[in-house]
Amino acid sequence: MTVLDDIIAGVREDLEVRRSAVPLEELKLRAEAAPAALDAYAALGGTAEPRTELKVISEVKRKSPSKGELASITDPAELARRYEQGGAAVISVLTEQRRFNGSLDDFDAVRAAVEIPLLRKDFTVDEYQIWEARAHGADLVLLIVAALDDAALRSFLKLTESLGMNALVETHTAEEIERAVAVGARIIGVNVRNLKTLDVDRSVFASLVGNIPPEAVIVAESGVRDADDVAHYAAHGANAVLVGEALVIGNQPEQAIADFSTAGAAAIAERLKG
Ligand SMILES: O=P(O)(O)OC[C@@H](O)[C@@H](O)c1c[nH]c2ccccc12
Repeated sequence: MTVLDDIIAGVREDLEVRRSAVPLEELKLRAEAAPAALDAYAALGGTAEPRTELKVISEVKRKSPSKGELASITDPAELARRYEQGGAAVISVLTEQRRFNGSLDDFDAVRAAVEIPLLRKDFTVDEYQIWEARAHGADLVLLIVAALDDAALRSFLKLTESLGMNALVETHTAEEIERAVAVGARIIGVNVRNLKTLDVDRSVFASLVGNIPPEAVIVAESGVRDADDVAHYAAHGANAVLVGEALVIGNQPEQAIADFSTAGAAAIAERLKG
């Protein structure tokens, strides 16, 4: 059993508890009553021609299976406000409980505090979670290709888009990118952390990015320690980076986001020249 399998088993159990508390029919009513989703594809620069900016997706992340406790984050809304003020394009809120110590309560607190698009970051394995994301005001959901077969990936993406949201479709291999492209993913993430082993290998991004078509927004996920790492991803074609640990362990997230944006834009300018 891989780490991913183990996490998903827990996610399914927790999901059944919520499903018995709030049936899908009730959730659908809540989703219909929620304000319309914001355009995360545009917020990530997808419509810009050329894409000259490096967008930062800033993550509210307390804990992870690879690193254990990262930060207590007693006030996720306050952290999210700092991310927004620092210039984050999107905020990611982990809602997985067992391994990441996240929750939908965290998500709600952040939703009430900021106006930029929000990613409900969880291991999506059931349509219920997509309705739930929308009911809580999410603009984006995470679809991890390694966790889904083609039929599920296709139907989850379709449902997500039919609810006005976007999906960040996460990949880690050339084959997963091919599957993401085949179902029509418009925002494709390359996670340099292998979710089956938790190993981080930053070189994975540069080796795989060439497989992603130019219409897709390309997100480099994980392993950003500093502005140099952002410049590296941007130089190889990232339009956005997803950053958790570096922002939650530092005490100047606004400054870090500004530095990442500047370093990324400079690397993109170089790439567009050459
Ligand atoms: O903390 P980091 O190394 O900056 O990584 C952030 C993000 O990429 C990572 O949290 C992540 C990427 N994909 C995921 C899927 C599930 C849970 C977490 C993740």
